[in-house]
Amino acid sequence: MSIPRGSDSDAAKVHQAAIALGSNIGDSHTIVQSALQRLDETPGIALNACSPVYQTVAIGPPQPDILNACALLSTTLDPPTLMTAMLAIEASFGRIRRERWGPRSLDLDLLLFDDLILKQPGLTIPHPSMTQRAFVLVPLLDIAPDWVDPVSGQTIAMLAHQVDWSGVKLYSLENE
Ligand SMILES: Nc1ncnc2c1ncn2[C@@H]1O[C@H](COP(=O)(O)OP(=O)(O)OP(=O)(O)O)[C@@H](O)[C@H]1O
Ligand SMILES: Nc1nc2c(c(=O)[nH]1)N=C(CO)CN2
Repeated sequence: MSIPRGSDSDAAKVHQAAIALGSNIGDSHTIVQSALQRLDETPGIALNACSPVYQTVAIGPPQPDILNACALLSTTLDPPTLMTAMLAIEASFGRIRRERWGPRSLDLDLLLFDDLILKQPGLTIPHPSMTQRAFVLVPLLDIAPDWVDPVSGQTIAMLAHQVDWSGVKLYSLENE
């Protein structure tokens, strides 16, 4: 938890955000857990909930399965500042972008931020592909079934039951 408490008069507004994590290069399970810890240690961000980790068939060029999870944050940061903090954490885990949707050491997507709809260079909220992606909606369903997507007006539970779950299974460390 890294949100400082102040008096009511100087309290910054606390927002709720949902994020997605993905990794399929390196020790992906450790990378996902470490990234969550790094987010929680970031000033202005507190980690409130994490989904289980799922092993998912990669959508995109042929590559190993991806470990995906979602998390809920409280934050006093504004959306661009939160996104910048997330990109810095991605970079610190060695993220290199070579091909679209290619293998990644760590991908962090900002899915939802309160009930905000935002489209600006470098940042679209809600994440534009969120509602079609079982690898996002299945873990998000575990921690935020009642959150309403402000674009479609549908809850995560409703959206999750409209996508194909076949490429998504719970990850077990015992499979390693
Ligand atoms: N809501 C968002 N979450 C994450 N990145 C976003 C978002 N909106 C815009 N972006 C921008 O998109 C870029 C992310 O590109 P990246 O290569 O990670 O795409 P991707 O996550 O692999 O693919 P996709 O965007 O389809 O999930 C970042 O530079 C970021 O500025
Ligand atoms: N299974 C899976 N497929 C993907 C993922 C992802 O996180 N998991 N991310 C993508 C774009 O970043 C494209 N395809």
